Amino acid sequence: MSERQLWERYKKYLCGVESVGLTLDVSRMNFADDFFERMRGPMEKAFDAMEALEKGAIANPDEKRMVGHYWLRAPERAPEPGITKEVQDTVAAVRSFADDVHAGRVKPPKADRFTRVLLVGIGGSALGPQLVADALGTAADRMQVFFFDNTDPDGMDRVLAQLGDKLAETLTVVISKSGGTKETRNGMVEAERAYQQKGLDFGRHAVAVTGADSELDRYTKKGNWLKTFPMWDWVGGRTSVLSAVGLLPARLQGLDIDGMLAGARDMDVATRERDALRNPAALMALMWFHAGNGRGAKDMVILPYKDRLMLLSRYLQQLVMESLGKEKDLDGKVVNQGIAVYGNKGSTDQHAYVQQLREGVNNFFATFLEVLKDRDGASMQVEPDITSGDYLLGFFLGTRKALFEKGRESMTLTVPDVSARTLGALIALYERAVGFYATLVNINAYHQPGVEAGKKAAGVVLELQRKVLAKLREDKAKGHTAEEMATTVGAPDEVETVFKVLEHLAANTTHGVKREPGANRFDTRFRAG
Ligand SMILES: O=P(O)(O)OC[C@H]1O[C@](O)(CO)[C@@H](O)[C@@H]1O
Repeated sequence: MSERQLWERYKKYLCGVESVGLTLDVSRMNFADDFFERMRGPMEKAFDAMEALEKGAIANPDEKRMVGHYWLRAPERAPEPGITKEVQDTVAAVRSFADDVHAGRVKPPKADRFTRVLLVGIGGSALGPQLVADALGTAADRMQVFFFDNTDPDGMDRVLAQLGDKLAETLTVVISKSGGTKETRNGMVEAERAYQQKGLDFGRHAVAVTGADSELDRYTKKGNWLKTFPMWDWVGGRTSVLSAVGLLPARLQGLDIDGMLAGARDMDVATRERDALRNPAALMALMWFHAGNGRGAKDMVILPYKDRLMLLSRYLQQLVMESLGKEKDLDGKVVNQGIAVYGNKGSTDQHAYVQQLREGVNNFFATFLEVLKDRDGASMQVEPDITSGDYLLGFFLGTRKALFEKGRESMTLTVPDVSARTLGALIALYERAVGFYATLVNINAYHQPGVEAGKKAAGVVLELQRKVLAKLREDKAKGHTAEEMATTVGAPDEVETVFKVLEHLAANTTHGVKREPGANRFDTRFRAG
């Protein structure tokens, strides 16, 4: 296709949302001329399903739940007045709590003000807040935000070291919809101990966002925490960033949550349009379908040409992969659906994996994210008549062209800037595209049965560790090899797990387990010291 033909295709298919200044260009996707006609029926079904979802249908049949993230930015559209009120009350509570914190009306016992936020959460209870904090944060933020988003002890130590003496001015926000996620529980317990070690009362420094009467909710009551904000079963973790999960940390940081909500609301209005060519979420879902043949055959590479959007691919990884990566379809047929998502930021990626994108295996489609505004204010010229931002544009257009020349497909999303409004709009755009795509491939986008298997298996490992430790203590004088130990604790087939547990125990001082090298690695004897 010549550049001229591409230009004509660009003009023909460009889809824009005036209210947020966003455009989606699909001209470099090689769909056939009759593609949209062929997809008209399936897309009608997707629009119907979305309409029913927004009206409160049980759109998550396996968990028998409504799916209501769209009501978070348009509470008046919720199917029950009680939900409308809860959403409105929660946004008001977030605002007034953050205002109280900023004004020092809610203050730490041993300092004048809270100046830091430590957010403890994982998955949807961290990824959205991390994206928002990084995309919109500035040196002028009201509070600085830190994260515990894993059960990695060293990761937590590193954050605590950064906080240092400022822990006395730190408000910890524990976020867990279920209130029972172990990584988050561990982060909370570790944070609590860090406060205690500094003679600080954790409850006076802590708030939670969680479901009513969850394990976490009960813990907050026992510990007399400052406040608890609600999470509802009709909001999924990966679509919760515009609930208290994302709004509370954002408002504490001093960010424009009204702008985020308004951007999402505007995008929702635009993506209710039933003409797929004028609806960027429908168009995007159709492009995903086209690229991967409705089977996820191609990976989604997210290439934002803006440092502030670097975490977008991590955020989308959960939104897309946890939603679409499903073994069975809605009829119970094994389909193994999904779309793999990865990416970092342009033009940095040019110096990392773009080599493979252009010349290696053609198993992806790219989504370029172009941001028109370079920075606040004018730029210096790094060469006559050329700025750093001009280079960024040059590299984006150059890479896109180079990929196209080699038959690599791409879409381009263009936004005027990285602001609360555009970020809210981008989030809403992808949420709805995921919903549409799920109907196109007939799967439930709103559950995550696959995650449970790993959680259960981890529980079995920890149970085994308890037995191993008990046995080591009982047989203090006598060391055990992994083989002996596995048999002794009645799990001979789990010998590899036992071996890994013993190696880990001996590598750390906590449990006092020592290793005595044998003739080879597997003859190593482990003993309680
Ligand atoms: O908010 P919670 O309940 O702690 O869950 C955290 C994350 O864990 C998951 O359930 C997956 O295990 C995600 O869907 C969710 O975002």
